[in-house]
Amino acid sequence: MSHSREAAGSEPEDEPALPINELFYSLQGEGRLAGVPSTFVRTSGCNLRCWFCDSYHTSWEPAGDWMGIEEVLTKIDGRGADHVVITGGEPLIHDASEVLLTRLAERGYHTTVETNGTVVPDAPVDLASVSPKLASSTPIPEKDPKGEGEWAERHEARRIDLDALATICERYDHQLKFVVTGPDDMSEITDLLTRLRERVTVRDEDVLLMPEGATRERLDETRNTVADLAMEYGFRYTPRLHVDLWNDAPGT
Ligand SMILES: C[S@@+](CC[C@H](N)C(=O)[O-])C[C@H]1O[C@@H](n2cnc3c(N)ncnc32)[C@H](O)[C@@H]1O
Ligand SMILES: Nc1nc2[nH]cc(C(=O)O)c2c(=O)[nH]1
Ligand code: SF4
Ligand SMILES: [Mg+2]
Repeated sequence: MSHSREAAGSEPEDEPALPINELFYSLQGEGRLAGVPSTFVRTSGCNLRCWFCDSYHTSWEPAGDWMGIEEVLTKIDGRGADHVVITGGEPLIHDASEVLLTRLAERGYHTTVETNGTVVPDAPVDLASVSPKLASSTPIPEKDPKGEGEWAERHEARRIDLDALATICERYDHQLKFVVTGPDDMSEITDLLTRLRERVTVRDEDVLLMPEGATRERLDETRNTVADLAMEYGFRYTPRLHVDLWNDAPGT
């Protein structure tokens, strides 16, 4: 697989494996299931580079260790939660995420996949938690956390794949969770929904506005504006409970 450089050690050849950045137990902080105790599996590596990415060590500087699927399952079983959240980075760039999802379904877990919506999974998923990336996420030179905008063009070209989004919404119970930086993001959201709704049903209650902010300090600046926008447009607001509770601590 082409992502082996993104994790320490080498990819095992004898069983499906994932580059794991962290595996932890927390409360689901975002979306329809906010507040539900869940085990999180965070894979490393992403096909996008949002300037605001709150998981820098899965995207801008991917880090993690390869772990066989059996070992991941053992760790998940050990946590004792019914709900499992597969996230990243972008978990669906790894074929082994599909193996993990299949095995989790066989064991009776409820699975949520946190995805940017550019890759269609071929596996059982209970909730596709899709966060399509808006123009305001693009790492232009002034916002690039690492370089001087080297990723802007690739990010811009990849961030919306309407076919992939429509297929995910058609196949899976879904929520569309937009990261909102301010009122200027809204026309892009409504335009995207118009195009998507020509192909598939997306209910307003499954459209969520989430304030941009990896820290409490930043959320203090964004959350009320985003709450007002949710009321104005009739979409749902989602908090970032984990940031309210634990700020930007790893493993939360
Ligand atoms: C780190 S991403 C991993 C999953 C996938 N790559 C994606 O973007 O959906 C997990 C969630 O955090 C959101 N996110 C990342 N950085 C954020 C920030 N600074 N403020 C608000 N949400 C953020 C993403 O939009 C996504 O919903
Ligand atoms: N508590 C908590 N809830 C989350 N929901 C989605 C997360 C993610 O990073 O995908 C996340 C996370 O990182 N922590
Ligand atoms: S798509 Fe997700 S993981 Fe990738 S850079 Fe954006 S927020 Fe981070
Ligand atoms: Mg997170």
